[in-house]
Amino acid sequence: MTRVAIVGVAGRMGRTLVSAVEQDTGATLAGGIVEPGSSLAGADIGELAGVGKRGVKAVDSLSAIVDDFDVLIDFTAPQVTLANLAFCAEHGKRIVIGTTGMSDDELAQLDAYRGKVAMVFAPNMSVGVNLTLKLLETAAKALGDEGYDIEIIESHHRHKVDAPSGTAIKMGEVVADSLGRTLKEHGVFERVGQCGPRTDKEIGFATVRAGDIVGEHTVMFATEGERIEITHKASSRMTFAKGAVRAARWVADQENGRYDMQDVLALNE
Ligand SMILES: NC(=O)C1=CN([C@@H]2O[C@H](COP(=O)(O)OP(=O)(O)OC[C@H]3O[C@@H](n4cnc5c(N)ncnc54)[C@H](OP(=O)(O)O)[C@@H]3O)[C@@H](O)[C@H]2O)C=CC1
Ligand SMILES: O=C(O)C1=N[C@H](C(=O)O)C[C@H](O)C1
Repeated sequence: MTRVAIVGVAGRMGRTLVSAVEQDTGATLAGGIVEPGSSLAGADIGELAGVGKRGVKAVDSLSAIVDDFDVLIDFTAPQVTLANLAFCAEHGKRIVIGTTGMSDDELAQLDAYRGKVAMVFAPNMSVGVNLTLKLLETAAKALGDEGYDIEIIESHHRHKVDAPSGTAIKMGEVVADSLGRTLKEHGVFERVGQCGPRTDKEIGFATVRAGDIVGEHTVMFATEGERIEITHKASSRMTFAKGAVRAARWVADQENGRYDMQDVLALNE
């Protein structure tokens, strides 16, 4: 049985993760962490999640539950995640990271831990999105050099703080890699005013933020006379949470290293 602790347990994903861990027969709820000094410290995490008392109290520091868990699941914010990663490396814990919006520098800091801790890091934990990444590789190889323009459109709820979404960036990277391009050179993240016509090889990104949209991503391959759109729509955060719990069970048995959901789902084999 994998003992799982959840950081950001009062957040949108944190609350969903409480239910997902409970529903998984191979994982058990070992702790929940809220922000230091939060008035929610001491609250029952089942009650925070809206599923009723579970007898596990939220704490506001990882040290308070260091002996209670095997794997930490972290869906918070870049700087918080990096601090938790350091804690896990120091204390021999595994970690599943869903946090998005890291800068290049923060990504480099995260990557430096690949030899010191077993981590799964993925911008999207749903099975559907990870299969979609495979479809995109195939589509890009077949179409990208045949005069098809590639555009990525993502939509999320009004509370999301980073853009484009981590998933959209990952989709762009998969398409770019398949075509020998890079997002540094070919990604176009803003078009405004007299920006001129698009160039052949650019990969464009567009962002929508509205209401309670859980997460939608479309990659468009468009040419004269036709277009193909590959779309994934999440209608519940449970799809990400279930993936994260699956990753927690998987990473519990892994050597130190940086893994992603393609590894967890064996989509690379
Ligand atoms: N990989 C994936 O599949 C998915 C990734 N995400 C990503 O997960 C992240 C979180 O998303 P979401 O749940 O919607 O965001 P929320 O803002 O709802 O949740 C984040 C939580 O982290 C808490 N937090 C902040 N600092 C700390 C700290 N030092 N210690 C403990 N908890 C802390 C916040 O508390 P407070 O509110 O008090 O600040 C908040 O409750 C985002 O980066 C998002 O993009 C989201 C869905 C799926
Ligand atoms: O913030 C969210 O909600 C989500 N974030 C992830 C991302 O940035 O890709 C994944 C999912 O789409 C929901």
